[in-house]
Amino acid sequence: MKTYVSPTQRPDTETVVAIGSFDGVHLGHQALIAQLRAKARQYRVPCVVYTFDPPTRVLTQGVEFLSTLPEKLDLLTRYGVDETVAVPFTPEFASRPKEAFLDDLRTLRPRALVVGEDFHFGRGRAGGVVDLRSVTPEVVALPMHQVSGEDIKSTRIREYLRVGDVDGAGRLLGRHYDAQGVVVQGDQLGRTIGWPTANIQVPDGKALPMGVFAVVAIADPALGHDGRWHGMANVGYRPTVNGTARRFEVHLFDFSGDLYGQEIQIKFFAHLRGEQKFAGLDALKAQLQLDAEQARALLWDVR
Ligand SMILES: Cc1cc2nc3c(=O)[nH]c(=O)nc-3n(C[C@H](O)[C@H](O)[C@H](O)COP(=O)(O)O)c2cc1C
Ligand SMILES: Nc1ncnc2c1ncn2[C@@H]1O[C@H](COP(=O)(O)OP(=O)(O)O)[C@@H](O)[C@H]1O
Repeated sequence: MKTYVSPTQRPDTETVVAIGSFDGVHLGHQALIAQLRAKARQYRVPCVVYTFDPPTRVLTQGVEFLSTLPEKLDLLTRYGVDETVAVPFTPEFASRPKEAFLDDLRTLRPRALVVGEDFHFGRGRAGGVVDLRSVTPEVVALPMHQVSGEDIKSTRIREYLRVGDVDGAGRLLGRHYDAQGVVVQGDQLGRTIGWPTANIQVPDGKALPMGVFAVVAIADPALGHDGRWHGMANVGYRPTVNGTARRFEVHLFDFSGDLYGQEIQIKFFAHLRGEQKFAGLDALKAQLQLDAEQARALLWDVR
């Protein structure tokens, strides 16, 4: 998939364009992309996603994002998008009048536009679906997509993650929620209780589910096991050892070796429990044994 940071960068040819933050590229976004691809086939032009980095709500409401830009681009490629224009969403960009946004859009020469029916743009969110019709008469405004009667929204997915409900998040995403990062040094306590845990550093602002989870880790195949390991992860503050900062730690089953500096992706499969304060390391150790048994049982038929 080709990627541009400004609409003026792409070649001067006709397109079809979907516009939005696409944070998480959830089932609603996937439905939008399906419509976009149908239009692209109809007009025999490339399908383009016009998106904002970071997602608009990160700037306007200070919330965490579900997908980093590389994750988003990866997902858009996977769902069949030909090109992405990812413009830096700065306070200046957000405060431009709606006409400036429409002018940018015209340079993409869209035959058709595909948006969610609640899409707004420009200073004060003054622009809407009606304004888009000045760019092309063919504006497809899709109603809010639902699964089992529930609206599919990035906000809802963030709420699920906050309480550790990775099932709920996964239902709206159409896949397991995941996060990737590099393994850094921790307090080297894990190995002393028989459960070494890789501390994963994710990009600032990346949303993580809170609690203890059964996970699948995707690592460098050179580490063995085809690069896929089952494991258990904790996202929390480690009250047992009086931790203060949020940590993301994972223990990989049947792995031994060094992971420092490795890039690892973690897929969250099931919520085991909330994080607790134990009386001491022995009590934590006993609980980790139970967590491991439960995680192994949940993952036994997962590749
Ligand atoms: C599956 C799992 C569950 C955990 N659950 C808790 C918990 O409930 N409470 C807690 O204080 N720490 C919990 N921890 C974090 C441990 O405190 C942490 O791994 C240990 O302090 C070692 O930290 P280190 O890797 O920085 O040495 C958990 C860790 C894992 C891997
Ligand atoms: N099964 C395993 N799961 C996770 N990390 C492991 C495992 N076996 C060895 N390690 C290594 O040990 C480190 C974790 O040991 P630990 O004592 O918890 O140290 P730290 O506090 O630095 O994370 C990991 O970063 C990794 O390099």
